[in-house]
Amino acid sequence: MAGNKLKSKKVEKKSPPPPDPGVLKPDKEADVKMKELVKDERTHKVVGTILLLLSVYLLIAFTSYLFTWDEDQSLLCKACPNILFRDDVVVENALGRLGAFLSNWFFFNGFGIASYLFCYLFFIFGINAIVGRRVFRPWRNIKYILFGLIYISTTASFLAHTAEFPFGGALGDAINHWITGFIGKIGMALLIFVAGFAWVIYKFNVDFKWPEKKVKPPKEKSKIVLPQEELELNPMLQEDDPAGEGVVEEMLPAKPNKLKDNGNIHVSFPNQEDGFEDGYELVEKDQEEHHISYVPPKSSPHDSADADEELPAKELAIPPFETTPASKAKHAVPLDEELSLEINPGREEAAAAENDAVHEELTPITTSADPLDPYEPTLDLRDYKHPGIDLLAVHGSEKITQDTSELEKNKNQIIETLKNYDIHIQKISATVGPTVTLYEIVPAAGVRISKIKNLEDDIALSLAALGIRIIAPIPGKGTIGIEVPNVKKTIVSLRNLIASDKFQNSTMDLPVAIGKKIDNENFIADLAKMPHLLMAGATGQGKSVGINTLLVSLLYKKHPSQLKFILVDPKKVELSLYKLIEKHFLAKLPGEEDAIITDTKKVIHTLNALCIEMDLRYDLLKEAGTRNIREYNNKFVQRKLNPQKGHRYLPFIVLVVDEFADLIMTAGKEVEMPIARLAQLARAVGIHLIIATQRPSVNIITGTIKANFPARIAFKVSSKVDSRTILDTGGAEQLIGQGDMLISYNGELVRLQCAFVDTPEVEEIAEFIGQQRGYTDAYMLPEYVDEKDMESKEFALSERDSLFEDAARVIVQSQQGSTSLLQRRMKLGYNRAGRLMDQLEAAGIVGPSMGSKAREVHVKTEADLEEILNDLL
Ligand SMILES: Nc1ncnc2c1ncn2[C@@H]1O[C@H](COP(=O)(O)OP(=O)(O)OP(=O)(O)O)[C@@H](O)[C@H]1O
Repeated sequence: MAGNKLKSKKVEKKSPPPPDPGVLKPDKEADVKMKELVKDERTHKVVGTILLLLSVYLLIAFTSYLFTWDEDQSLLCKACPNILFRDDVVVENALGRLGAFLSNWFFFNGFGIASYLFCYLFFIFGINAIVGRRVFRPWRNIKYILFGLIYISTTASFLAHTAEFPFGGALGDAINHWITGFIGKIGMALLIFVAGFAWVIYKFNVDFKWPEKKVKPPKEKSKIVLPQEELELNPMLQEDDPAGEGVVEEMLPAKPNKLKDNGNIHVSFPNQEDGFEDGYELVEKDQEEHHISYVPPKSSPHDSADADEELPAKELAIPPFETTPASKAKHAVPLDEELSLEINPGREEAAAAENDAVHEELTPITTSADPLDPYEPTLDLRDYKHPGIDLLAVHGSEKITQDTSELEKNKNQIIETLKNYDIHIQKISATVGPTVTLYEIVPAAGVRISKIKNLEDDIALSLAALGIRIIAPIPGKGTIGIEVPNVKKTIVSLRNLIASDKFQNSTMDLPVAIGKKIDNENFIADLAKMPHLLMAGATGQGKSVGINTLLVSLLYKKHPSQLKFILVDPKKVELSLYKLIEKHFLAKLPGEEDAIITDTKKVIHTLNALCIEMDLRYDLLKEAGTRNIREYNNKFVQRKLNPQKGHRYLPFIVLVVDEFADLIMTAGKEVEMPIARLAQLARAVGIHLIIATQRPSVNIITGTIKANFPARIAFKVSSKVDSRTILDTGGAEQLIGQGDMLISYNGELVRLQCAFVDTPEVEEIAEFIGQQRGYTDAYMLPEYVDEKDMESKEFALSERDSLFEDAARVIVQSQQGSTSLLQRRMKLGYNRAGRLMDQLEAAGIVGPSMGSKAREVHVKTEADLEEILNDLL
């Protein structure tokens, strides 16, 4: 009990005295209210308005003082300091006694005419407070105002020391008096001059250039990249950038520039890859001043993967390109000249080479009786002509237009927004692309990248722009990218991509011109290396155009003997245009009327037939001892493979499915399984898939499908979840539509503007190809018979095929129970070979089907077989 007492006493002692609500609460509330009041936006606006009023009041009072100072000053002296409260004193100042008093105080007792700077001071603070953000930079302006007060008042006092009017005010007079006494009048004059000059240098970073010998730039590069005017304007460019790379960051450090770290902007308008425009840049020396100067545009950069396609330097040394009016170019000139018109600035040589290349492909190789001559697959259609570039149109103006004021505005807003969150940046540069501008930021040391990433929404809000995307950091660059959509977008015409050297000189198996990167580099990839492509995007965002772009690129590059398409179009209208090229470029099931597949049942059959084609091709590759279609075709062309043994030249097959979701909904696994199988295995035998869908949900793009489609394209999708499904990351929901896309390829995510090709152009191209002599029919896929149908049939031995015995001998001799072997050796369709195999199984010659493996052969010798056959008779 005693212990308890003690305890309770202790507790009592320790516990704080009961709060006195009467005393504490009101204080806290007052504190909170005060804070709220200070933070309140309305308070800021009221304070801002008062400051603006004060600024205007002082301006009027000061100006009035200039005319009335004489009369008022004498009154002020007499009545001073009580003039403010003396009703009997009548002053001349337009703003009464207060105006006269303040003006006198500022001018006479203070700073003379420099007092006007106070009007400016109140004005900028007033505006900042009303607008709610730092329209004017307070500290920078305070610095200028302080300097101005001292400099202007001193200078005015020095220059007008005999005048009665207080030009320099008490401050100016005092400084002037002291310095003049110290260094004399001449010294004072020099000091004023030097100080003024120093300020001008500091503010405008005046460039003192001693006329110097022009260094002759390397001929080739300068001709392409530097406009002549700019060379004369700024010879430094030649020295800083002899390689013509147009990298501003490399040029600027040559001039020490203190302000450079203070939010400079470098804007480069990268070259339109094929030379339709020269790039230029805007270099800001200070946040308030900038100048625009031309910089050399990048000379057609190439993907590392395509480095081998880079033109030799000689070809680059060609005079600048002249842009030809698109309409003229389109109709007035035939193919060859036309190509030369559209190709990279001053690349006539390259163009000539390119046209030669085109000719090479077109010129039939003379038929030779010598069987040792390499086989030429294009000979079947030796007169086939590739579509000309004139069938493609130029859409809109090819010039990338970007308002410098828009760039400035965005830059300032980015800097401001980041600054509001205490993120300081060292440098900001902008690259203007066809759809978006990439602002690249180098943050100040110690700024965490995740912090910027987290501000994505705030920056988007402050820029009031849709489609903003933050890349933190830009891989391999160590900078942070902010992509902001351009107010004015540029359409990227497929024509320019097709005409580019990169495409024309490409040695890729299946080159596809997809679009332009943000730096205007053409994005041309090899579908054969992708090796399959998954495309998704909400309706109306550019999927169909994207598919047409891919198909048309391939049609421009390939001969009908080298490529076949299988087109699956559940929507029935998107791909119907390609019907015209059925006998040249399409593949279909035997006995089918329409080569464009619209019916789900037929899709299943076609996919399975394609799987059989794949298996057959693998058999051929195996027999030829080759690992892929390239090696196989090379061997075949060199006549090392015997056509009598079933060998043939294998064209690439590209399966295109427009609207995959629809197929999965109606056929589910029956479609998913063959697609997954093809995606896993078909690459080596030259079968590639392009699958598009509007609905990139997980039940459509399943794990199995996704795992086998490493290359993925996302147009704008409706949600982040969809973006994740297709790209494994967000971002596609922030695209701006109309062909704006993200491509995930080779482990990189790249934003592109998809090349645009319109339906009438596709129609013209299809007509151009369709009207030429083609094969007698479309490319025939192997026959496919539904296994379920096969199983239900019972073969009576009496109904044996007439080739039964021959088939049995082939199987026993080779000891391989393979249907495709029967097909090849006996030149049979899949159906008949399959039926024969079933009959052989029923006769006990081979075992049951083992999926993709060959059946077991039960009869080991020909003698045994003959015995069995005799028994069967
Ligand atoms: N690359 C592009 N450049 C410019 N505009 C484009 C581009 N791609 C698409 N567009 C514009 O967007 C419109 C819709 O494009 P498209 O028909 O390809 O959409 P979609 O995604 O296939 O729609 P849906 O799924 O309904 O068929 C086009 O008519 C065109 O005006």
